[in-house]
Amino acid sequence: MPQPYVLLSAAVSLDGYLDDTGPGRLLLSGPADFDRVDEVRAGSDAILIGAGTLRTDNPRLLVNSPERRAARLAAGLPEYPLKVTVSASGDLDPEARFWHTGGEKVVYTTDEGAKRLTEAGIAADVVPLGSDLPWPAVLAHLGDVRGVRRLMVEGGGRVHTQFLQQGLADELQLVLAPLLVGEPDAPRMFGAGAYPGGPRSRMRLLETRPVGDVVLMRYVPSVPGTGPAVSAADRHWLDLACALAAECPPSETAFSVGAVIVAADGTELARGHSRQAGDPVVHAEEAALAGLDPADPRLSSATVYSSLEPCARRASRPAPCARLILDAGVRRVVTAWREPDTFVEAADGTGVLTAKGVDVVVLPEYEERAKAPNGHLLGR
Ligand SMILES: NC(=O)C1=CN([C@@H]2O[C@H](COP(=O)(O)OP(=O)(O)OC[C@H]3O[C@@H](n4cnc5c(N)ncnc54)[C@H](OP(=O)(O)O)[C@@H]3O)[C@@H](O)[C@H]2O)C=CC1
Ligand SMILES: Nc1c(N[C@@H]2O[C@H](COP(=O)(O)O)[C@@H](O)[C@H]2O)[nH]c(=O)[nH]c1=O
Repeated sequence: MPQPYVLLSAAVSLDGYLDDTGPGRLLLSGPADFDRVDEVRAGSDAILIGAGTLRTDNPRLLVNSPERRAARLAAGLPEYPLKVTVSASGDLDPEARFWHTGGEKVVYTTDEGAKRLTEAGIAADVVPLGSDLPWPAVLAHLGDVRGVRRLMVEGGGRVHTQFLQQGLADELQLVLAPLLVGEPDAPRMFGAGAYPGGPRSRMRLLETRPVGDVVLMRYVPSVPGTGPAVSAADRHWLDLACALAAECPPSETAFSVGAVIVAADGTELARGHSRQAGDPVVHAEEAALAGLDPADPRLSSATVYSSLEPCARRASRPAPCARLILDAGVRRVVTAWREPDTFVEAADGTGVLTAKGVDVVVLPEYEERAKAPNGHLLGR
């Protein structure tokens, strides 16, 4: 099963705080924004919070709108998304509202934490994951065992920080509220530590939207994974490559393919698609590489995203794309779809690249999207 799409959601003050130090939680969102959050919840399979937020806020984490709950039921979904929390210590109050409202609940914990939670009689599925709690194991369990496709993470700061630092967040929905907390001990949105690509890396802005007196900002991470390790940004860039494939002029004799080249800091260097700019035979990777200076020092640490694996042989031009990629010094390729024998036999561009030590990562969950503009060539 593919990993869930991870959406981080939070409201933050102008000075970067999630809450104040006083009793009770600070409402940073206004009524219109809480309604927007309710809509995002209703569109999620699961909502996750850290144990710190559970202890401090004592939240219910419900879908409050009866219409949205009815729509979920009509769509064959449970009335409420699964509620998820994470606690290494297992030090959670069995009387907290989290356990006694809404639908199903699951708590990921350590072996020690599981003993404590079971003894306390916690009303939830308690899942021990060993001596510590690696997030990839939590996400894999949510995807494989719980069938979660879309996970909304509603804090707090320590949980958000780990998701971003580990390259596991697909999207950040951050609301900026027009107030100042001014308390140095109040919880901050993001903690210290290394973030992918370092401070010079910029996320990609998807949207800004005023919601009452707050502003919603939607960002996606941009920094590619390293070697065979996949980051959430890899999925976004491959998704863009697939979108570019859909823009190709149609052909009966060649595939429609999209490609993007991204530097190690997440900067988009070039993009291309098949038959770009009226060239009837140009390939996507070839078109993208042609837009760059071959001596560009960023190429050696860049990633090429291509909806179809780079070609190993071709009739129309002397050098296949796998060769062009090797010549450019690129060491990492992410693709959605291994090339079928439709136009050339044994079109194993992946083999050509890996034989020279290039990491080729295939993300099969994008295969259908890569094939979509090529249905007429695949007998569909
Ligand atoms: N404005 C907003 O939108 C939001 C604000 N908030 C605010 O944030 C504050 C809480 O944030 P914060 O204190 O950072 O707490 P978190 O909610 O991030 O929870 C941290 C706790 O989660 C558990 N945990 C986190 N990561 C791991 C891991 N990798 N392995 C095991 N356990 C883990 C630990 O629990 P344990 O200690 O049990 O081991 C840890 O103490 C509150 O003041 C709340 O009001 C929260 C959400 C949204
Ligand atoms: N304070 C704050 C948020 N806090 C989040 O909302 C949770 C409580 O939800 P509920 O159980 O429905 O009351 C809380 O635990 C935390 O995750 N969210 C936001 O969008 N904006 C805000 O200003």
